[in-house]
Amino acid sequence: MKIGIIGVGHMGTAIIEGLRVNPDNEIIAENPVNPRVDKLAQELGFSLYNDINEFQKQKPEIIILTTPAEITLRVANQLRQLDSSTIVISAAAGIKIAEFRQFLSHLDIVRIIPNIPVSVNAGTIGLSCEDDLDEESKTKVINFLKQLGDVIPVKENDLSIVGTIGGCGPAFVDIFLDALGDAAVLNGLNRDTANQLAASMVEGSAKLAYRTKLAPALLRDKVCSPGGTTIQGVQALEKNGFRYAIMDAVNKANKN
Ligand SMILES: NC(=O)C1=CN([C@@H]2O[C@H](COP(=O)(O)OP(=O)(O)OC[C@H]3O[C@@H](n4cnc5c(N)ncnc54)[C@H](OP(=O)(O)O)[C@@H]3O)[C@@H](O)[C@H]2O)C=CC1
Ligand SMILES: O=C(O)[C@@H]1CCC=N1
Repeated sequence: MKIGIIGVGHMGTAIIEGLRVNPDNEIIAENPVNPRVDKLAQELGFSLYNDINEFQKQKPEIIILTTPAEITLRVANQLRQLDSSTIVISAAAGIKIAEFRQFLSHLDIVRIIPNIPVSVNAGTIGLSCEDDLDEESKTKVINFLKQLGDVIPVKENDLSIVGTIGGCGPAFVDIFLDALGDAAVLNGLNRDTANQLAASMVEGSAKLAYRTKLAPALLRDKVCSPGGTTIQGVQALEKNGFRYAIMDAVNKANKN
């Protein structure tokens, strides 16, 4: 399938990295002239266009918009050459499907909020589409995106909070990983081992929660031996407002 990515920044690159492992994907991309992106095109093996009209002429089946949110409508307004065989997927946070409809009345439009782990095909992708999107297009988009990770369809009103947890969440987890690594180094471990240890532990804990669907509080109870060491650490987290800090971070990010 021919896939077009508009905007090869952090998210565009992560999506290309995730898609390139499937040889059936032919990836083309568009970005203003930028030596960083020229180099990426060489390294990752995608065709790069610096002109939106030349890009459109290639008729990708699916286009993903990963341009800065504030200019995404302006970019979408330039996609008038496309016919209805192209499905447009926008990853721009906060831009509603109705806003795209002003320019792109003839195309199927889907909104997603992906996250950076799509680069290793372990993404979390919140997805919304219009109620009248036909089942064939919806199935096509969902099956396509499943290459990149978990796809979670939600109503557009819920996409903001889904995107805050799924899309912003990796940054919060990265801060947790960094702090765990620092704590391990403080206790004498070398940095590489510390980072591997933290990532492995978080991956395993998440896998267990995901697979068993057990409430995190029940999983935590399995770790806290009576009178043991973990509950002492839990008490320190409570004293320092760990859970409040996380809920506050999500709320702050979700207000924007
Ligand atoms: N980063 C993330 O984790 C997530 C991001 N998103 C969404 O993805 C989008 C991009 O975010 P992010 O990747 O972080 O941002 P970046 O700034 O890293 O990437 C934006 C890219 O768009 C390019 N660009 C700028 N203007 C144009 C234009 N007119 N036409 C084509 N490309 C253009 C930039 O090029 P240049 O550098 O040459 O200026 C850059 O490569 C945003 O809408 C954001 O809401 C959604 C979920 C998660
Ligand atoms: O920080 C942002 O605005 C984007 C949206 C979700 C993750 N990154």
